[in-house]
Amino acid sequence: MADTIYALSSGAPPAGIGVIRISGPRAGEALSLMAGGLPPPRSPRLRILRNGEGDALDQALVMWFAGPNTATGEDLAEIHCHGGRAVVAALLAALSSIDGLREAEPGEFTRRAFSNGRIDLAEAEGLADLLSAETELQRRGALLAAGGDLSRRIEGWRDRVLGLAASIEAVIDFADEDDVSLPASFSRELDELIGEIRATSQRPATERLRDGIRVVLAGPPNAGKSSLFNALLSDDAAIVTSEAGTTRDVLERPVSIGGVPLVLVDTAGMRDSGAGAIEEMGIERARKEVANGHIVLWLGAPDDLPAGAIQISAKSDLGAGQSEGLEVSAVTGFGLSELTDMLVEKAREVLPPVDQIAFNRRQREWAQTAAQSLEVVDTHSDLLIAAENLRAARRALDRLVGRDSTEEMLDALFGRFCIGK
Ligand SMILES: Nc1nc2c(ncn2[C@@H]2O[C@H](COP(=O)(O)OP(=O)(O)OP(=O)(O)O)[C@@H](O)[C@H]2O)c(=O)[nH]1
Ligand SMILES: [K+]
Ligand SMILES: [Mg+2]
Repeated sequence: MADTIYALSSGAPPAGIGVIRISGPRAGEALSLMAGGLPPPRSPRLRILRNGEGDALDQALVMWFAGPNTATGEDLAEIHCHGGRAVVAALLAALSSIDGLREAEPGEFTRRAFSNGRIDLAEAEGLADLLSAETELQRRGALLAAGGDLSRRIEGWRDRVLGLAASIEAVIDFADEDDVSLPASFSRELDELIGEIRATSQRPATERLRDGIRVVLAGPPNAGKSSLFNALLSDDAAIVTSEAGTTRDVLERPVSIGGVPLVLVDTAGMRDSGAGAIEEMGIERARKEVANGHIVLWLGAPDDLPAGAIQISAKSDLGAGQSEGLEVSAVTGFGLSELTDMLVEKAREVLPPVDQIAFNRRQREWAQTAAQSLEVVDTHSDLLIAAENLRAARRALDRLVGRDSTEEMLDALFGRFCIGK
């Protein structure tokens, strides 16, 4: 018999209310012990909750859901209590003293939902992204996966693969009867399916949305990189001085601009000579960031503009900047709104679209494997081989939504969740 688990599923107390969830075979018994009986299924009831000694702990809304049609697929109880620290602590202590109950591990409720087939892996991954979403775009992108849109699309592809496989198998099974042949639409349907899978795989991976677009500020010493970094963040995160070589390390800060998740990256000023050993190491790191940045803002001379970087003419208030590039001043704020508009526009170009489904890297690999198997389906040669390739495509799509996922993979995914989720 599975353990019965419980945890505070709402945020850290003190809070207005606290939500405690209990899932597993003894959930009903536990709620009944504390509330003096079970409420009718799926109907909230106000009850006095007591511990084993009969002390009243809180008056709370309690709910009871009998498995398997519940969020976790198991018997599930919820207590909506007052969110004070002592209230929550007393209720959790009372639960811990009930036989067969233990505190849930991070993500364990969701993991049970997955094991019991209530959600698939793509939905669980979407849920992890949704819980960590800090910006509007992240929320919208994650919701498509968490809400099952992605899974339904994969399920649709899988059905189409099965349909194609059935056509081939019919021809194989009735090989001696002349009039059985593949439907005329077979290759068109196959091509359409490959086209859809390829098109979705070509969209940027959802990790980009989750991790943010890296915007690297680079240029020679004293160009005003750290000042611009601070101005974009509206925070004095980086040290600014008039001394060349102030910034040595890479400094990064996430920021949401226009709902778009960006990671601003300040770097050491690049110069060819005169830098000490520490600054040299900083310059080396700066070069790496320039190479890896999704967007690079170059505050140096146009002649040195790194490939793909955007020319910025900093310190525009001094009037001495180069004439080329977007003029900005960290001191007066001139040009900053143009700069942020441009960053949002460029970032959206390299982010996955949030109104269409997109894959994370793991999902994309399986989708590409499926597409590759479909691309070698050749109905003009051995049909047994064609059938095997369709089976391989179906298996890859199964992997994509987490049929036969490994324990390590599940540990890694559900470890991203917090306790109570
Ligand atoms: N007038 C004016 N001064 C600025 C502006 N931005 C930066 N400065 C000044 O320029 C000097 C260097 O600024 P930083 O932001 O430290 O430049 P940096 O590129 O980060 O320098 P390093 O980290 O040493 O490479 C400081 O004295 C700043 O106050 C600006 O927009 N206008
Ligand atoms: K400086
Ligand atoms: Mg600096």
